[in-house]
Amino acid sequence: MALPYPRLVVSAAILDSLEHPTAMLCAARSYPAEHAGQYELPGGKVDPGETPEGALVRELDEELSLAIRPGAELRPPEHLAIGAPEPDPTFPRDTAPAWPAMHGYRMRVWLAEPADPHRALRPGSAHESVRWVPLDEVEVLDWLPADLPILTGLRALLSR
Ligand SMILES: Nc1nc2c([nH]c(=O)n2[C@H]2C[C@H](O)[C@@H](COP(=O)(O)OP(=O)(O)OP(=O)(O)O)O2)c(=O)[nH]1
Repeated sequence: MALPYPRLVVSAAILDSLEHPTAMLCAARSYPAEHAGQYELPGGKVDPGETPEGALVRELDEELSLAIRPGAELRPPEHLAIGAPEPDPTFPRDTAPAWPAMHGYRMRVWLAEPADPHRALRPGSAHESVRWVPLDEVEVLDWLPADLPILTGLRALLSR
C-alpha cells in the first residue's frame, strides 16, 4: 500500500574521525545506469518495523560490511526540510525533518566514524568504488544532484 508521505532513506557521512575529521568515505553507485558512477552517502531505505538508526546500521553492514559509531545528525535547513510524518507505528522514531532525495524520497543523514578504523573496506555490489577522500576534495566529485545541499551543510558544520 502506498504511504501517505515520502519513504525515508537514511545515510551516513562517514568521516575518518568524528573528533578530528580529515577525510570522508565516498561511495560511487553501481546502479541504476543513469546514476552509475555518481557518488552518494552510503545508506538506503528504511524497512517497515525498523528505526532510522537501525536501518542505517543494517544498510552499512549490507553494503560495506562496515560497523560505525554514529555522531550527530546533519539536519536540513528549514527552507529545504521535509517535515516528519505523523507518528506511524510501522516506522518507529521517524520523527525528524529530512532532506529531499531523488525519486521523491526523503533522507536523514548522520555523521559517523568506523567502529574499527583499521578494518579494510569491503564494498559490495551496490557501489562501483568506495574510497577515502580528503575533505577539501569531496565536493569536486560527481555527486547525485540531490546530495549537493547536504554537502554544503556538511562543510558548514565541519568548519564550525
Ligand atoms: N543511499 C543513498 N540514497 C540516496 C542518496 N541521495 C539520494 O537522492 N538518494 C536516493 C537514491 C534512491 O532513489 C534512494 C535510496 O535508494 P538506495 O538504492 O540507496 O536504497 P536501498 O539500498 O534500500 O536499495 P534497493 O535495495 O531498494 O535497491 O535515495 C544518498 O546520498 N545515499
